Amino acid sequence: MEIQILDKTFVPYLSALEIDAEVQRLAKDLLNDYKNEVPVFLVVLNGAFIFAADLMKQYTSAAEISFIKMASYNGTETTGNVTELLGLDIDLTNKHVVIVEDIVDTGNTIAALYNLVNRFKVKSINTATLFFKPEAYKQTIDIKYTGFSIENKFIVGYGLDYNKQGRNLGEVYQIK
Ligand SMILES: O=P(O)(O)OC[C@H]1O[C@H](OP(=O)(O)OP(=O)(O)O)[C@H](O)[C@@H]1O
Ligand code: HPA
Repeated sequence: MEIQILDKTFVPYLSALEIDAEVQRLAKDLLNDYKNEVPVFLVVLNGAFIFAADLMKQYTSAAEISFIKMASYNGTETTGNVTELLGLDIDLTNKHVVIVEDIVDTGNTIAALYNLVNRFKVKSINTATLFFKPEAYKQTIDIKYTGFSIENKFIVGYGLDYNKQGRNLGEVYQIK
């Protein structure tokens, strides 16, 4: 069923079951790749909060979890200007870092995050994102753990917002 958020209409895109299956797959890949390490999962607020919670519950091995808050979107448009609203509170030196994002779109946010993380001498840095928009992506950074590669249309739900609303939807909707 279509839903209305503020001035926009959205149509159902991915069910809670489809999302859950993809989160499970990502958790398995991460568990396999980091089995001999204690990675730091750096969760990018706000959008990644639901994905990160579900992913971390299924990452059943030793890990550190920290949060950072970045923002660049106004409505459905990127401002191109990524700002750090809540800074890093841990030392990442010698750590294996996994950035946890809800979506990689233009890649502006992920590029800013790599600059920030690379201020430390980290052992490795990778990204786990639930959604990736290949047609919108403008960076060269490899996104190793990608859930759904999706078309270049705005989505909401499961943490993702339209003008601050819609984050609490359990399914994902696409703009009509
Ligand atoms: O690849 P990009 O074009 O940079 O877009 C991706 C970023 O945009 C969203 O964050 P937003 O700035 O909307 O903040 P929010 O997470 O608080 O919603 C999303 O959570 C990503 O962090
Ligand atoms: O499609 C999107 N939806 C919500 N937030 C976003 N931030 C980047 N792309 C998106």
